[in-house]
Amino acid sequence: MRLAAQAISVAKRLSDVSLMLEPGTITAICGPNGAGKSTLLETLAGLLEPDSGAALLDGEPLAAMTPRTRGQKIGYLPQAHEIAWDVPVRSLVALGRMPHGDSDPAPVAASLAALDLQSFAERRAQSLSGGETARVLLARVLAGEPAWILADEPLAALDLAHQLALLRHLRSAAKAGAGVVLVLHDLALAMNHADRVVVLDKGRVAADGGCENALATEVVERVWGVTARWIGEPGQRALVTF
Ligand SMILES: Nc1ncnc2c1ncn2[C@@H]1O[C@H](COP(=O)(O)OP(=O)(O)OP(=O)(O)O)[C@@H](O)[C@H]1O
Repeated sequence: MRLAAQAISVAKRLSDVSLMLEPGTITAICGPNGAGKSTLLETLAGLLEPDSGAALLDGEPLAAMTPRTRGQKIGYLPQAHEIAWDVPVRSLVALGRMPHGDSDPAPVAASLAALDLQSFAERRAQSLSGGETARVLLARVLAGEPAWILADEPLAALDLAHQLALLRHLRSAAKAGAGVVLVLHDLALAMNHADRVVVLDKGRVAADGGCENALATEVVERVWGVTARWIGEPGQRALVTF
């Protein structure tokens, strides 16, 4: 099931963005503040309709699908981590089953386990810390077992151990055939964990490809205006800035 953005322009926030995203892989979207990363993710989730071009899932425009059909196929985690309902964590995570019209306990339990949330299952959702809240909202996305997982800065509030556990989980989801698209500010996480990086700058694609090329120091300097050098081996790189 391929997800594509075809020559998309969105309200002057994105211009001429064309991407074909492959299932079974992790794609990172990187770029400076205001570059259009969240706008692109919302467009790929079918939540923002482009002024020109189209977002397509297996060739079918997302705009032509019902929200329920879209929700069965695409799980979306927005950047703002807010919980409006003070319900138990397990009930909140079970809302991820809504597009399927069931409350199947197996995927709910699996996603609670994947995010290390079993001991929080009966806690009121609004009593959680920022990082715990972020994990609960991601568990809700995973409970829907979507073919595509689109997450805006899913790692930002997580401690190191939970970041790595989540990345391992997303890698196994990708190995099982899911498409994973993550907005990431941490370029080292993108470099070490993504298969492909799309760099946005001022609403346009500035680089797109394998991590070593798309995040080459020349790109980091041109797009972020920062002089930097990658050290370490592929897969274990760190970015040193000057
Ligand atoms: N609802 C909106 N109305 C008007 N402009 C908007 C709206 N949402 C975002 N923008 C603008 O569109 C541009 C892209 O925003 P977007 O949130 O996609 O950037 P981003 O790359 O995700 O940024 P950040 O790293 O700061 O989260 C920014 O200049 C932003 O100010």
